[in-house]
Amino acid sequence: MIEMQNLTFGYSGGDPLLVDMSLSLQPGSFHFLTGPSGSGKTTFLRLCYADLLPSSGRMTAFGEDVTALSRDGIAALRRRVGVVHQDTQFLDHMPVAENVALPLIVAGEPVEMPALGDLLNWVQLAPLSRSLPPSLSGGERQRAALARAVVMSPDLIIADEPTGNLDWDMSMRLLQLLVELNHSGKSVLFATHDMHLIRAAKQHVQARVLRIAGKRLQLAGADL
Ligand SMILES: Nc1ncnc2c1ncn2[C@@H]1O[C@H](COP(=O)(O)OP(=O)(O)OP(=O)(O)O)[C@@H](O)[C@H]1O
Repeated sequence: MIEMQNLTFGYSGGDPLLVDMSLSLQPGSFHFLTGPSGSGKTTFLRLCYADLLPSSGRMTAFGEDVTALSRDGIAALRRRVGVVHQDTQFLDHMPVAENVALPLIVAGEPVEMPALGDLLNWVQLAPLSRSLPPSLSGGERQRAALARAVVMSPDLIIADEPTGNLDWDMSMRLLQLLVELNHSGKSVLFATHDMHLIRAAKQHVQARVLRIAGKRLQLAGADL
């Protein structure tokens, strides 16, 4: 679904931050993305959903060359990729349920109440569906962000350090939700520093580990 060949990226004409990256992200796969702080994980994820475009090299997303996408093409791509951002942002004056449904509302699609209720149940936020985002805990915010990321039924879910501020139990709960999504056929790309989490995940899902080191993307061996 995402194919990169010899991709290089640098911010606004500066020195390349990421060089010569090649990757084939298959449907139904689960990848962790790791690497030191500042190595370019968020940048790499932004390239994957065409929020940034490569400086050179070739990249296709769902068979389309990302550098040739029209505005509508980019919008269509974004609908197929659900993103959980590092810093979850919500509209604080809107209840959780409306925040989760927002991508549907923005896209002019109907909000089916039973489906939205099921989604909130799945992330165990149904009792808080009328609460306002500032009253949520860190784990509840991340679960709401995950629900919002999957409300459009994307094929690929990208999560950027979603467990960064969570304790172990809450991290495992979020991981379990991503594993369930993967078992239902979705591809998952999950950036994290947490090697304990990666080790724990490997008992539940067949995951590969991508690592950014020295500006390059490596597919790590099975010993991680
Ligand atoms: N919009 C931008 N313009 C210029 N430089 C940027 C921009 N965004 C990020 N950078 C720089 O690119 C480098 C990589 O940043 P990025 O956020 O991708 O790393 P990261 O691996 O996700 O880091 P962390 O683990 O700390 O979140 C950093 O040096 C950062 O300062």
